[in-house]
Amino acid sequence: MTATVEINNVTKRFGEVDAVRDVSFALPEGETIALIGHNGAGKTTLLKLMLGLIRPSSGSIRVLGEDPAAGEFAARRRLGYLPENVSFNSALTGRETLAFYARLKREGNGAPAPLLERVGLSHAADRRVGTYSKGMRQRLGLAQALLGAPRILLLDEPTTGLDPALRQSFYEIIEELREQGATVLLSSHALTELEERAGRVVIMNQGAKVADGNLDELRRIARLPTRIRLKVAASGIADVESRLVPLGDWRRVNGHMLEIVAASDQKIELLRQATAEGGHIEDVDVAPPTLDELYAHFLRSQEVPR
Ligand SMILES: Nc1ncnc2c1ncn2[C@@H]1O[C@H](COP(=O)(O)OP(=O)(O)OP(=O)(O)O)[C@@H](O)[C@H]1O
Repeated sequence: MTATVEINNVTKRFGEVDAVRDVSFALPEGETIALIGHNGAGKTTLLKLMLGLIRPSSGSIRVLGEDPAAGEFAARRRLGYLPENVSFNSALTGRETLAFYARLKREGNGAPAPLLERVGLSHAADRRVGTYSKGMRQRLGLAQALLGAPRILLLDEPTTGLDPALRQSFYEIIEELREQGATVLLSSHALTELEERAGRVVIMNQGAKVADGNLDELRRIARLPTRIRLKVAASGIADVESRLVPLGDWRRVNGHMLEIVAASDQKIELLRQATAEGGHIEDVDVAPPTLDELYAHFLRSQEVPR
């Protein structure tokens, strides 16, 4: 694994506040990582540290092998950043805005057109940004972050203001970049949509990292139960219940539905018992703990699995 970002024992203090407290992690190439946490957890501070906009109070950071807070941070051109609140000069057109950022990144004049096309803004390229909807401004922000084929994308709440169709095309663009080897770090509160998209999740709480791993790892560590719903023929529900009685936690949802709450190492045995000499089970729905539930668990327990 080649790490594009390495954060070692980093603390960032603002006066009395430890915005980030002794945090370490490495981000590899070709991975999408979700950075999640309540308001004030330290997510934006971590992004700013990676961008070199602020310096750590202690600890060290390497981005593409360099110190981002050093005077000559050549790797900056290979970093794409979408801030939480994008604001552009409303008098410029989309094309002019992107041309301005392209010059800052020393990209050629040819850069804006394909990016505007990619984020679906070609039709509005020559309209002033002041006339753009929130979703259009957000897409222009993404186009700006994509300038220069970045090896690292730092995206702060990137899907705010995007409707479901735009969210989908946003994630398709991100996935393409990831497949080409980019590191994509998404800071977000939108846990449900991240669940399917992030290969790895870093959970922050009050400046500290409280969990770090892929969903399967976090589920294993959290040991939260899986919910199994069985649709049972009405004539067989009593029989299935009698088989479940010795096995643990279950409840009847309605006349033809039972819900079993199973520890992850128990679920296969429970299913086997419930469906033995079957005929009664018409459907099975297995719901492992969601990212929402894992997040709540780690905030409560403050475990550090890595
Ligand atoms: N420049 C600053 N001066 C003083 N305190 C700061 C500064 N920047 C951040 N903080 C404090 O550091 C803590 C972490 O803030 P940060 O913006 O990193 O959180 P966040 O996780 O990004 O929150 P949100 O989800 O609200 O964006 C907060 O308590 C915040 O008030």
